[in-house]
Amino acid sequence: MSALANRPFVKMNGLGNEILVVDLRDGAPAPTPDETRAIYASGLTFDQLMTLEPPTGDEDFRTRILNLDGSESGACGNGTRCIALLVMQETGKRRLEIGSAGGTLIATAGSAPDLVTVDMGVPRFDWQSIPLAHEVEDTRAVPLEIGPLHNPSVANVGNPHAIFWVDDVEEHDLLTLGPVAEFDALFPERANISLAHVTAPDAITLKVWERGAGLTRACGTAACATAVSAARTGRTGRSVTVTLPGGPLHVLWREDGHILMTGPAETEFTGTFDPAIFAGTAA
Ligand SMILES: N[C@@H](CCC[C@H](N)C(=O)O)C(=O)O
Repeated sequence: MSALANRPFVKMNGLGNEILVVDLRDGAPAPTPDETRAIYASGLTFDQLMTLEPPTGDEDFRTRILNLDGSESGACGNGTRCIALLVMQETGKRRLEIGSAGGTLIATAGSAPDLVTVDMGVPRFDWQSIPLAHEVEDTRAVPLEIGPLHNPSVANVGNPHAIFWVDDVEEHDLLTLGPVAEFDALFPERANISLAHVTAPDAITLKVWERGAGLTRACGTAACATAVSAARTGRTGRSVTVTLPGGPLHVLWREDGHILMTGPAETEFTGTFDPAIFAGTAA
């Protein structure tokens, strides 16, 4: 029987980005790709499933990020705020160090009870780190055309992002263009695809097609990748409000290179996994 059978979960969201949290700090095994897809197929839907796992060093705990298609990511901004808020509420701590595949993330309680700031680390822009399939001259505008979209900026903020600059995020059909770009041969590990409209030197409107999850109400890492790419290309300053379908996130790209993302997180409901979900899955 799956170790997840009868295990409690917490359903949360960060600006409508749906996060299912599973506490595995007792050392229980993480969901397999098959189990992750089975949970989603059961009707308990989410964009990402995030685990709480035992720390390996000085960190408070570790996390693993699983997209709804079972693939794993190195970073999830909205989900990190969710799990941080959950553990802050449990422990009373106002600062947490969270180990992840993309590095250690520092989460700090914000000025309102639902607000969390996460230090998302330092972005990478070299083509090998995105990663891209081959060298390009300038990662601020790479030679790629997807229908009417062209020359995206690319960045890695723990996961790969391509940002297409547009005049109106509603003008293009991201549902059709997103998966074509996600699977383009330029991106050997696929990519999260954004449409970004810079509306002021400190404001961006953003719509995101997420790798492994599709269209979401918000993507924290896309907001970070877009903000740093906008600043890097002279479109904005280093402090911006990024407005997604689910609401606004504040992103500050500090002079020392670190990205600070601030936004809300909320708990929706709790439950336990029905063992029937896992019948026939490879545990
Ligand atoms: N929703 C997330 C990003 C989740 C991971 C992404 N889909 C990937 O595969 O890299 C966020 O808020 O950052």
